[in-house]
Amino acid sequence: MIFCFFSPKDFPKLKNDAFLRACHGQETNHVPVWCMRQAGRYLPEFREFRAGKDFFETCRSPAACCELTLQVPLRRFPFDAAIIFSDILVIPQAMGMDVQMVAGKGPTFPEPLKEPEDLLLLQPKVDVNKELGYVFKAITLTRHKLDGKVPLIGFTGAPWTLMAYMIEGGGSTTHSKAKRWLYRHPEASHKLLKMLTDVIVVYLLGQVAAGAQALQVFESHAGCLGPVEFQEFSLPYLRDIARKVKDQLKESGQDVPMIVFAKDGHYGLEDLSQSHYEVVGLDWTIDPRSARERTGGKVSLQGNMDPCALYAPKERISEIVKKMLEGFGTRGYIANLGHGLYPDMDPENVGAFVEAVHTHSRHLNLK
Ligand SMILES: Cc1c2[nH]c(c1CCC(=O)O)Cc1[nH]c(c(CCC(=O)O)c1C)Cc1[nH]c(c(CCC(=O)O)c1C)Cc1[nH]c(c(C)c1CCC(=O)O)C2
Repeated sequence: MIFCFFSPKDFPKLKNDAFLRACHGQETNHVPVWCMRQAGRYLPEFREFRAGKDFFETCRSPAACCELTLQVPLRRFPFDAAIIFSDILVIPQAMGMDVQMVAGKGPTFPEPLKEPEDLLLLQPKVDVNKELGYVFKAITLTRHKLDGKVPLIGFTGAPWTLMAYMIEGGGSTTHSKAKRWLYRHPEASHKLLKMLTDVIVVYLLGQVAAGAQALQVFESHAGCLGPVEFQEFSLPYLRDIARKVKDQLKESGQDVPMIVFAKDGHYGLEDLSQSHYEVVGLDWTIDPRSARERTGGKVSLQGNMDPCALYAPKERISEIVKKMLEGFGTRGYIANLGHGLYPDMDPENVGAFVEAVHTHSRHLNLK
């Protein structure tokens, strides 16, 4: 097995640090850009590689994860960062739950959590190295194979988003089963959120030890909470994760930027900008200038073109990108979409998006 020959040290020197500099609010020649779900089904080479293979089997193969991660920034587009191919639902699996990826349906838990007693079925002490060591191996291998071209981002789902999946048993429009817990079983909800937080902290630290150069926390289901529930059931755990990870990293003299992306959590923007994350990711419902005002220069911002704008002709994409860059400014900014790419998107238009970010931002920087 190839990855056995790679250890998490002596990594190749980083050649393009624009993404890391932007995370820290430092000047860059161009605005760095990457896309959520950049390794994905919109690419023919991705579909070909994934064909006939089980999704989570693929996630458990470091060589496969490495290949899928590298397909994008190394071979297709001049992205300024790579994100490791994996999934947020590997954590519920590590805690003892069965999760399958069902074609046409998405992630499915055959036995979701129903009542607070079901928490007893979860592993009380997760051995993260044993259960998720395959992700760490994938990160180490990929960081070596990237050869310093761009930095490698590790990631996790946030506690509320994972809790929602574990109770809903899959995707949902209302999240009413999971929200029922918040209103009916607040104590059990906090217990589960705390269990998840503990695993997530160890998991993120393991990713850094394996070679991740930045970390993104996905609170994809922030939008179904209101401001009050967000304050109680999401924000404290997001803060806890950043603080604990940073405290540990500081002890070993490491500085790894963290990004929080709370989709549709516009009501929480001020709070998120004061939650120990260097970068706040934004979905497309937030106006760039107002996001800058509301976050008061405390953080870098990432986002937020409507993914559907990629259905527009290339010239229109270029105009939309120019406006977005003018709104955010070129400093302390990482261009991205407001959520992941969809499978029917044209790779050529993704290329046009990347090129527009690089070209327009270089121009704006010369002004
Ligand atoms: C909610 C969530 C999941 N997974 C993830 C999130 C958070 C981000 C978000 O809000 O979208 C995170 C994720 N999933 C994947 C990545 C890899 C890195 C990247 O962004 O390129 C990342 C960062 C690969 C993947 N994860 C998945 C795919 C597509 C399935 C495949 O490759 O067969 C990929 C590339 C599957 C997945 N996994 C999940 C869903 C909803 C789906 C789509 C199901 C469907 O549309 O059928 C859970």
